[in-house]
Amino acid sequence: MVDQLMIAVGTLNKAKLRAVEQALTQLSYSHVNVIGVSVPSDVSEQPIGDNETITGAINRSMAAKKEIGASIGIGLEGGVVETPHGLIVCNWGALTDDTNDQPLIAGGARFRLPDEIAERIRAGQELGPVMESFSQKTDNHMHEGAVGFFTNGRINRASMFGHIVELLIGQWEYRNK
Ligand SMILES: O=P(O)(O)OP(=O)(O)OP(=O)(O)OC[C@H]1O[C@@H](n2cnc3c(O)ncnc32)[C@H](O)[C@@H]1O
Ligand SMILES: [Mg+2]
Repeated sequence: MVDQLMIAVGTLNKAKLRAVEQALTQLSYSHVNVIGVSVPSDVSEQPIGDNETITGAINRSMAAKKEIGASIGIGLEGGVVETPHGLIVCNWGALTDDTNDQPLIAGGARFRLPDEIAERIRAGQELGPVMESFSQKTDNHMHEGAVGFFTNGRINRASMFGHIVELLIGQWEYRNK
C-alpha cells in the first residue's frame, strides 16, 4: 500500500483544481489527495509579464503547501505578456516540495489576444471579468477560459493547466529518481 501523498493547490478555481486532479489520475497517482487552498499570490490580480506570473505561481505553491502541511504545493497563475506582436496570454506553474531545492517551474500554452480584449487589459482591467462580458458567460475563467473561447473550445483552461501539471510532476519524478 503506497502512502497517501497530499498535494495542496493554491487556488479554489475549479478549472485549475480539475487540471491537477485529471493530470494525476492520468498519470496513475491514485493515492494522491488534492486539496485546494485559498492563498494570496502576492502579485497583481492581473500579472503582467512572465516574471510576475512565475512569481505568483511560486508564491501560491509555497503558501498552499505551508497552509495545510502538504508534501507538495502547486501554484498555477495566468498572466499576459506585452510583445511587439501584441498582448499574449501566458500561463505558469510551480511546484514546491520538502527539499531545499528551488521550486520546479513549467510554462504552458500561449496565444495572442484579439485587439479589442488587449486594449481593455492595457487600460487596467482583469482578463477574467473582460472575458465574462465579452463571452456573455459567467465564471468563464473556471471553465473554458479565454483559451477555450478563442480556440473554438479545442483547448480549455483545465486541459491547458493539465499540461503544465504534467510538466511539473514529470520534473518532480525526475528529481526523485
Ligand atoms: O482563483 P484564482 O486561482 O486566482 O483563479 P483566476 O481565474 O483568477 O486565475 P489567475 O489569477 O491565474 O489569472 C489572472 C487573471 O487572468 C484571468 N485569466 C487568465 N487566464 C484566463 C483564461 O484562459 N480565461 C479567462 N480568464 C483568464 C483570470 O480570470 C484573472 O483575471
Ligand atoms: Mg486570480
